[in-house]
Amino acid sequence: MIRLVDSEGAKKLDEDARKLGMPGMVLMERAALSVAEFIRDKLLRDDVDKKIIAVCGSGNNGGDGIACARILHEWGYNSEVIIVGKKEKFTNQTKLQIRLAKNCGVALKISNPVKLITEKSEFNQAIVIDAVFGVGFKGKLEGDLAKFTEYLNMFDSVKVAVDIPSGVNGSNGRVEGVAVKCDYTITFGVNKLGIAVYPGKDYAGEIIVADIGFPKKALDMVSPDTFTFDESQISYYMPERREYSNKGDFGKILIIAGSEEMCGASFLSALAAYRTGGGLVRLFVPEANRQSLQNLLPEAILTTYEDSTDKVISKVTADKLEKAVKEWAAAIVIGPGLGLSKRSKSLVKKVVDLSEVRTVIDADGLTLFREIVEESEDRRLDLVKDLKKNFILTPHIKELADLLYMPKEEVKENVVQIAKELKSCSGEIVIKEARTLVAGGGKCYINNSGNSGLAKAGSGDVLTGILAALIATEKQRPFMVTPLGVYIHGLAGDMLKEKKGKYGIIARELADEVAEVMKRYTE
Ligand SMILES: NC(=O)C1=CN([C@@H]2O[C@H](COP(=O)(O)OP(=O)(O)OC[C@H]3O[C@@H](n4cnc5c(N)ncnc54)[C@H](OP(=O)(O)O)[C@@H]3O)[C@@H](O)[C@H]2O)[C@@H](O)CC1
Ligand SMILES: [K+]
Repeated sequence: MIRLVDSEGAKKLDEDARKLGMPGMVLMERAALSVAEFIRDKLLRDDVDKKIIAVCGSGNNGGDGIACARILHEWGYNSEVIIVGKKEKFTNQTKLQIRLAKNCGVALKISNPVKLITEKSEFNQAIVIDAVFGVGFKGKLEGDLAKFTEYLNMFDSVKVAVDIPSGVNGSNGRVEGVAVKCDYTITFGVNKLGIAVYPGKDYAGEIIVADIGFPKKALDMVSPDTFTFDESQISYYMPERREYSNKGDFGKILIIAGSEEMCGASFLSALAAYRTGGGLVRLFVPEANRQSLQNLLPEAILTTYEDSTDKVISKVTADKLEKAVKEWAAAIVIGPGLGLSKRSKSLVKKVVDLSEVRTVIDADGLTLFREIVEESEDRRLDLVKDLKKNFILTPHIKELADLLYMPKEEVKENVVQIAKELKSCSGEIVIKEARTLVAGGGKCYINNSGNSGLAKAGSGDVLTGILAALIATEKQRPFMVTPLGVYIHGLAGDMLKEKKGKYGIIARELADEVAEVMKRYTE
């Protein structure tokens, strides 16, 4: 697990470190040193003539930038400092850094940002250290600083952000005005939430988390409820597959999906479940889908029904479904391609009422689930209150907006905050976005894999199959299953992008690629 902090968390970390006796200046010096070392080793090497311009604000982020320029100067590099922050806002540490830099002979000037534009300085040839704002930034970059930032972004000079790119909100990744578009971000101690999600992530470039000597005791106090993980950690969370096992040990997965017009959804979900390691998949589908599914995936067991779409399911169908849900399944998927018919609604209702195993509710299943709750005695769905512990909802933004009775734009704008609020729900919500989030069980996970090639028909169906197979096979660490599934889905997309490019990814191949992910990270 890689923990993520918001701006308040970063400030608390600072306070906790100070309470333990760690002087702020020591942390600042180490922060600056980590940026200077990165620039020296990665960007400069022996190039002592290359111009390095640290653009600094009044706060401690600016102090870091000044110290970094001083360290590079002391090593013999060609660095200078331009302070664009207001004098009256200089922090004590920043004042000390200014004094020290001047005494060490660093070229340092305090300038009006707009004046810099008219001066046509050497930004184009330089390495720019962006130390205007860090986690103390709130709201929007405006006025002269906004104009200057736009000007800076026009140059293709290499830009290195100190802690976070200036103009990005460290807590939610929002850029309300402009922000510095960086190539690298050296962030301190713990990765920041604001650069784990878009659009902030786009401004950060490559992110390096530098150890600047925060005491372990202070780091341990950083809230562990918001996290991500990366490729180096997923082997640890992968389910075990003992040699002396049979197909029943790897879980029986029941997929209730598809309709007469759409049999692909159930196929993709089932294929992904098998590619993830699921032992046995039963598809509960309309009789009309039988022939196609038998040809597409003979490995699946089929249970079919012949009820018409305009009526609730017959007793025969209801009994078959009850048996499969209560006596057979270790994990259930319901919803993909199901359609919004009366028949589908009665299928969803039956599953919602009866299921006691973990159940992934997706796509049409979510719309019908909402209608079912609306028609129930509670009338209005309160996700936090009403979600059964074993339910995993997988909405995209529009579906989540419908579930929460909120405008879509509002949900999109505030998705990180909403995920944090939903973390107290007893089931789990997978919010499918450019950076998918998982909220539930007191935790909020932000996914770090995947690319825009996954925004394609059938991609969500594949995710349901991956999740169901992991649920059915993993008994050791159930709380990590959903984040792991989301990560695997994105990683399969990333590996497929290498082969096909992000335009050409199709869901069938994505499901197949999951096998490659499982192979690579379990052997
Ligand atoms: N955490 C740690 O342990 C360590 C932290 N360190 C470093 O400290 C950084 C945090 O420093 P910080 O708290 O001084 O805040 P910072 O980001 O410099 O900005 C504050 C200034 O911005 C201003 N301002 C805000 N919004 C604005 C707007 N929209 N438009 C215009 N102005 C705006 C604000 O003005 P005010 O709101 O006060 O009016 C104030 O002047 C952190 O990111 C890291 O780099 C390291 O040294 C190592 C240890
Ligand atoms: K910055």
